[in-house]
Amino acid sequence: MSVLVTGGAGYIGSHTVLRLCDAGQDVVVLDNLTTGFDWAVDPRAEFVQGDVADGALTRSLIASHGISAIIHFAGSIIVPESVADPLKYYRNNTSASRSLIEAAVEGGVSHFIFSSTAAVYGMSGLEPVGEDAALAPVSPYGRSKLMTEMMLADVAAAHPLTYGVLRYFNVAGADPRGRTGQSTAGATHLIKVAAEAALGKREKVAVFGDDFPTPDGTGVRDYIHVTDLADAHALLLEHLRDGGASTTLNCGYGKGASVRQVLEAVRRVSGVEFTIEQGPRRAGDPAAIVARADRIRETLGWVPAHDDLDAIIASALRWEQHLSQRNRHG
Ligand SMILES: NC(=O)c1ccc[n+]([C@@H]2O[C@H](COP(=O)([O-])OP(=O)(O)OC[C@H]3O[C@@H](n4cnc5c(N)ncnc54)[C@H](O)[C@@H]3O)[C@@H](O)[C@H]2O)c1
Ligand SMILES: O=c1ccn([C@@H]2O[C@H](COP(=O)(O)OP(=O)(O)O[C@H]3O[C@H](CO)[C@@H](O)[C@H](O)[C@H]3O)[C@@H](O)[C@H]2O)c(=O)[nH]1
Repeated sequence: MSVLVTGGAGYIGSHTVLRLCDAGQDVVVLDNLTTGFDWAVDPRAEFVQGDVADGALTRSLIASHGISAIIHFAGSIIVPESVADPLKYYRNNTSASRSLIEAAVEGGVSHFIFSSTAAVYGMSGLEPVGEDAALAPVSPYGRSKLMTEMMLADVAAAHPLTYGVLRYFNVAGADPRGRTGQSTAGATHLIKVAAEAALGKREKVAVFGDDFPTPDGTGVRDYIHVTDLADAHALLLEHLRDGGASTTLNCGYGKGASVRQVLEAVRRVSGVEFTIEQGPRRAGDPAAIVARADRIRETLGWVPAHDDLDAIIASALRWEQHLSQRNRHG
């Protein structure tokens, strides 16, 4: 009944590993530490440093640890980078996932949970987007993830494996108990960037575009607290283990916040008037993307506990302070 968590040393993976270990599960983490940190892995889990594309390694881990389920977070995650270097994304998100899915099938793994993204929807607009909406990703990142979704559906139709695809909207915040958080060096995510500015680690924050068809002209996103997202993974695993059908679920709260609103909230919560500068649009950015979020509640009984932008920001700021202290003390 062990669970293999790929990318468990990363931001969302490390929160989910905590959640699984808190529930007493046996967890094996596989991570190559390109963007993750070994110290972020809960010591109750076993950590293996390696690449998900290494079929010999994943086959041997599945066999030696009796892996019955895989939660696959490992991947490359930056939308504009995928526009500049698409082959990196097709290699690390699509091709590496293919290799892992093959090892799962060969090893008789029963359940597979995959980290997908709201970016599969493309230009959905301000109306909340449901799971059955047209899939038209506008970035190589979104396409690299959609291809993996399609592979999983085909594989599950041909082999005895059930899967869950979770399409995350914009993930932010940190473990309320301060055990882990977003630690990525050179992060590009808005709330992380703004938290760094509030703590004086950056001089300013640029607003990427103010001419989008949104109420204040800046990009609108549906920000979800990482701890609620970790809960969704635990519930989905339970659903699949209880014989539940394969499913694809949006992970968001169903409401949007604009870049301006987020930056104002970070200023208010931190009490720091960091500099905000207007800049041009960034490549690959849709104007708005907000989840229709009823299916996940109905399927999993998921009830978010942290659905509040100020609380998300406060936890991100607390983690950013923790990182500063950590760096000061080596
Ligand atoms: N952060 C978000 O807002 C967001 C939104 C939608 C989807 N996602 C998806 O969630 C997943 C996790 O994202 P995150 O924000 O935690 O990013 P992250 O960069 O913190 O975590 C990714 C982890 O995967 C590891 N990794 C990358 N390639 C690997 C490989 N080939 N083999 C082994 N390990 C590898 C990295 O070292 C890192 O620890 C990704 O698949 C991402 O696409 C994230
Ligand atoms: O310094 C910054 C950083 C971001 N933004 C804007 O803020 C919004 C959010 O951007 P960001 O935090 O970089 O997230 P996204 O580009 O929306 O992508 C995230 O959210 C997607 C789901 O919606 C995931 O698939 C991706 O992995 C994840 O990086 C966008 O409008 C950006 O243009 C700025 O204006 N300035």
